[in-house]
Amino acid sequence: MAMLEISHVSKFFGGLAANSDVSFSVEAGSIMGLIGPNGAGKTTLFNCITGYYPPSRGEVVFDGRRMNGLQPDRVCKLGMVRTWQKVRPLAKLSVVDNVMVGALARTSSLRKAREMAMEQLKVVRMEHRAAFPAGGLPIGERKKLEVARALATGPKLLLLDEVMGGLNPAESEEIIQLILDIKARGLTQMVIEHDMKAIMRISDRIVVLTSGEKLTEGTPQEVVNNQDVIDAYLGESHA
Ligand SMILES: Nc1ncnc2c1ncn2[C@@H]1O[C@H](COP(=O)(O)OP(=O)(O)OP(=O)(O)O)[C@@H](O)[C@H]1O
Repeated sequence: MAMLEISHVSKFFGGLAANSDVSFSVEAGSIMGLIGPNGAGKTTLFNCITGYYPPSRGEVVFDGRRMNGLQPDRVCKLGMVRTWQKVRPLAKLSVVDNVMVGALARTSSLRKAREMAMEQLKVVRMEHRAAFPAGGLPIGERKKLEVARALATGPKLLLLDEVMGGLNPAESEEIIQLILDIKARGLTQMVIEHDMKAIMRISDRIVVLTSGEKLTEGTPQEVVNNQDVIDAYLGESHA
């Protein structure tokens, strides 16, 4: 069953088509990788899916429900949440308080929100950091905090925007394991990532965007052997 169906989505900024007639679906419980060169429209598509931008054309259907026109907080309550490439935790608040902000999308009880936040800090292996001020965390832990905050909203579909960006190999490996753990818990995920080796390892399928359009879609093996992808994407990143 498709958890997410994107049909003919376009997003225009003035004369620029940041997304142009993009269609694909994401199966429940799977990981869909989203790749493409800088400026290909990946982040814009995440924004169209999660309500930060209304698509100019096309339709986003999540869990059988049309999402066009819904605001991000409503989308989040319905079970779809994204992380941000540039992580900006509430610096003066503790780590657990930051995660509670996510949990408060599900409950108005502070006690319950704290419990839910601690649960997600365990998932990202940061419970020992609960009382630490979020502003003092190194980048690797900021990224995990961002994932914990998103998980605390209780999503069915989690969209991760370059969660490995700026991390060292050991930190990236930890995130890969975390994404696979999240999959094992039954969540559906969409992942934007520039690291091809990582995206190949975690994705069930991959969509490739270039200049706002879908270039191709397939299994990691199909995508990596596709000559158009090699020319448009791998060619650039290995130049
Ligand atoms: N709010 C906006 N207003 C105008 N143009 C925008 C806006 N957001 C994105 N764009 C443009 O849309 C195009 C797609 O940008 P987008 O950030 O979605 O690409 P991306 O694939 O996520 O890139 P990157 O890999 O560098 O993060 C770019 O040309 C960008 O300059």
